[in-house]
Amino acid sequence: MSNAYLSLEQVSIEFPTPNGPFKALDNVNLKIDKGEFISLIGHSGCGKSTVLNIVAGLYQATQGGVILDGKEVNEPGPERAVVFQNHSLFPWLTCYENVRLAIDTVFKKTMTKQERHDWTLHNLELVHMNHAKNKRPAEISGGMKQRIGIARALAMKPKMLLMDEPFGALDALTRSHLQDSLMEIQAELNNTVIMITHDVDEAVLLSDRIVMMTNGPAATVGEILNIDLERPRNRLSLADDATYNHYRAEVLTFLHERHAKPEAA
Ligand SMILES: Nc1ncnc2c1ncn2[C@@H]1O[C@H](COP(=O)(O)OP(=O)(O)OP(=O)(O)O)[C@@H](O)[C@H]1O
Repeated sequence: MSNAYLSLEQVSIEFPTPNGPFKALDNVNLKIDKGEFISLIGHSGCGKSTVLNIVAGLYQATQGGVILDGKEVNEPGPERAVVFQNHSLFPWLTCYENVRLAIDTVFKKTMTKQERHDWTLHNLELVHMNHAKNKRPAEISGGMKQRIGIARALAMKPKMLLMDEPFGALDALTRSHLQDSLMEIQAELNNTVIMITHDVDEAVLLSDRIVMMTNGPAATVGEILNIDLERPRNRLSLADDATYNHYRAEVLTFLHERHAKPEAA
């Protein structure tokens, strides 16, 4: 057995459809070390969310499986926190209550009430959202909602943070602020992360490795690119950095030449 922290082993999945089974993923193999930040990139519909849903335990692989920290993943669990593109906060709860609810669910037996309160405030602080703790989701911006979603996920102290295009719905400026915050948080907490993105710059800026997927059906891991750039990373200085631009070009070439969508080729 492998000793990677997270291991996807020969994962394939078929979905039943009216026209017969549809094989979305075929023989996906991926090993991730503790503390690694991995981006999944690939054309729309190739199967990125399906990979994430299998790791989250929301989908069961038809063949193969997922092992996290020595245990097989068969169902969802708080040790794998998911952040979606469309923030899934409870609209009737305040920001504080949204984070607190997750903490109460996970740590009811192991933390006192005071500790859970302090931990809620700590996580709101981490994403710079203490000022809005008493506001409800409808009263804050999309970027702020995403910050609360991230705080809620981190507050559960998950083994894996799974992010499905977490900044996809945000404007470019808000997006870059959140990317910088995520890098700061990452430097402090060293989470193990899988993030789906369509944004090549985001993938290169944030990742230790970029996993590039082939087109579906029967998609799989095409190539994996190691991003050997020192941290902390600064977007402005990297804009002129030859290595950064080389990585960027590698991903673009994979997506638009080696694995161009048939209709775009
Ligand atoms: N529950 C399901 N039932 C049937 N087919 C599905 C199901 N979930 C996903 N698929 C199919 O599997 C393929 C992969 O879908 P998936 O959502 O994982 O792609 P993706 O790479 O995340 O796409 P996007 O970038 O557009 O979000 C698609 O062809 C999709 O139609």
